[in-house]
Amino acid sequence: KEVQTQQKLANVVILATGGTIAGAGASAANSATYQAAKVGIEQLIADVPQLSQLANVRGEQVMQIASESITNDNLLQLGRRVAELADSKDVDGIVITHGTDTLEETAYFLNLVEKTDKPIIVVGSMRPGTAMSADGMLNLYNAVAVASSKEARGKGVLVTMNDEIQSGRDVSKMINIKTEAFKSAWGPLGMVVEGKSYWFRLPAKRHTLDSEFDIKTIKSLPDVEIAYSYGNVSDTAYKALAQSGAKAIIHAGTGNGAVSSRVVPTLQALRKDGVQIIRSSHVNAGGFVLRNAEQPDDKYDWVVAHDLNPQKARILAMVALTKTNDSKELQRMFWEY
Ligand SMILES: NC(=O)C[C@H](N)C(=O)O
Repeated sequence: KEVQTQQKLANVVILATGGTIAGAGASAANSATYQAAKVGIEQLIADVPQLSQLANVRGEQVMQIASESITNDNLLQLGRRVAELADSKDVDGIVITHGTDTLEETAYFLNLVEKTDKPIIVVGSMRPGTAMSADGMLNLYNAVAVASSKEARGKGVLVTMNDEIQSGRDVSKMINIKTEAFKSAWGPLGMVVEGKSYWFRLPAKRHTLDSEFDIKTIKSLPDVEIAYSYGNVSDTAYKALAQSGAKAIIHAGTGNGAVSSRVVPTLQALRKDGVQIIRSSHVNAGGFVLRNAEQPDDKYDWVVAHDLNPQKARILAMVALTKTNDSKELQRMFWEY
């Protein structure tokens, strides 16, 4: 009977990359003071024995780093491993444990480039496993629950934090000290409670199987940088980034992605030199940048990031630039993804 139950369970691979979910502090009272990326995947799995009731779980340590230090090479390495596993007949779902600082970037990247309808869940925690009320165990349990469910197929890359199922495209780390850190301007897709998922809505943007991007054809990612805007901003950062070789600059603008009058001439000149200028907004609860609102994008040949925050706009710009350097094509991609 036990053998029969085992066969019915989905096969889920957990790819571990580090972060606070693998963090350790000096005492149980250290919820914010600790070292990230210390605990290995075998220990993380052993800490949640209930995982074996959800799926046949095995782990792989892909890297062991705090996510603020993730590089484009790390993204490509992880993306390629995810694709190999997704192609494997004996893998039904993939979970990626990840630091929360750049979790939204990795989740969006995978959402764009993985050609599979198998569930891919990115998960982290806000407190290390050594802390009182650590959130990593439940977040991981929920991730494996969603990864092993048939209903999660074809919904793009997902994030399970704080009992919510979020779209990897929309979700963002909104606060750094609470366990309810991850929010989306457009709301979660569902909830996961006691190992069961409850769905309420679907992603509308192109992703995974419906995406024109494929990790298998991406050799490297171009240099795309972000410049932050504020009162009294100068053009120093924009010029320096272009000089260091940025193919595109994400303008992390105020409000509607507005550009200071001191910066406009520099961005016009950089565009003439071939640098793509992409206007986004750094407002906290979710930006919404429209073409020719605030600035004449048609005239200047700039692109708008629409609702993508600056760090997500960087991800899409890098992936898009592997296919085209045509600003109209880039704008199409920013509407569709
Ligand atoms: N909560 C966390 O995971 C934060 C950590 N700095 C990381 O991103 O790896």
